Amino acid sequence: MSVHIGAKKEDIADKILLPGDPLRAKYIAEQFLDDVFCYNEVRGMYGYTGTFKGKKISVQGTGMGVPSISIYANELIQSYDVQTLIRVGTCGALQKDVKVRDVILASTATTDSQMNRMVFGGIDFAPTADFQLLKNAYDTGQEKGLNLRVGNVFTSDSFYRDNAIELFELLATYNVLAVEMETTALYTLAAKYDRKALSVLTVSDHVLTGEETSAQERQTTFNDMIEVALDAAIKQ
Ligand SMILES: O=P(O)(O)O[C@H]1O[C@H](CO)[C@@H](O)[C@H]1O
Ligand SMILES: O=c1cc[nH]c(=O)[nH]1
Repeated sequence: MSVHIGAKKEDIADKILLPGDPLRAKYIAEQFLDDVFCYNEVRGMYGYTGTFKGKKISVQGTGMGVPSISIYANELIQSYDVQTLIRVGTCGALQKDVKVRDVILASTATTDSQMNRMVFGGIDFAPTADFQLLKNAYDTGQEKGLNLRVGNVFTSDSFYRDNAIELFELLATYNVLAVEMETTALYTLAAKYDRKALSVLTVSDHVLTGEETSAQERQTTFNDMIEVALDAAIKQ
């Protein structure tokens, strides 16, 4: 057991999917995995282990934001020795040609989080995805005929902010594709502990145009993202 995860060490696979929403973890476990059991209910942050195409894999909710995913990633790495961590999240598009329902592979993450500044002092560390995982996910997306985008995302400490449009337009100028709230922390911790990490993100809304997906459309697109992430994980 760790502080926030009530599992035995052998209960968690060395490959894990990390949705922000614990109910997305439940959905993934029930819809995509075989021989599933729930290993964590602490704080309602569900965690499950099962098999996908015969390979053992886990899925764990992380909550929202850098502090929350940092707790789960730290414990999964240090207490459970997880090697491959793939975030399966939602994001808001910042570019006109990034559409709702698109799936984004985050190659890196820009951030306003103070976490890395506290660690690195005056240096701005550049968090990056694991190349092989990114390639696996991209290849899977191509095979499925998906409109995958690869690039920089903005990991924000705020979902609501006063100067949102000005900041988002500036970031869009610098070719940042989308905004979400966790990737920089996941990639930085993976670098620290020599683990493999990737964020696969579904565009749930467009922050500049206000376009949104319907509940049914989100479900279908989530399935594309989940299949890409599961296939990338087991190709490792
Ligand atoms: O859908 P998830 O994975 O939670 O990701 C996005 O949704 C939450 C905000 O609504 C933030 O966690 C953001 O990163
Ligand atoms: O606009 C959005 C959508 C999803 N997640 C975010 O953090 N922002």
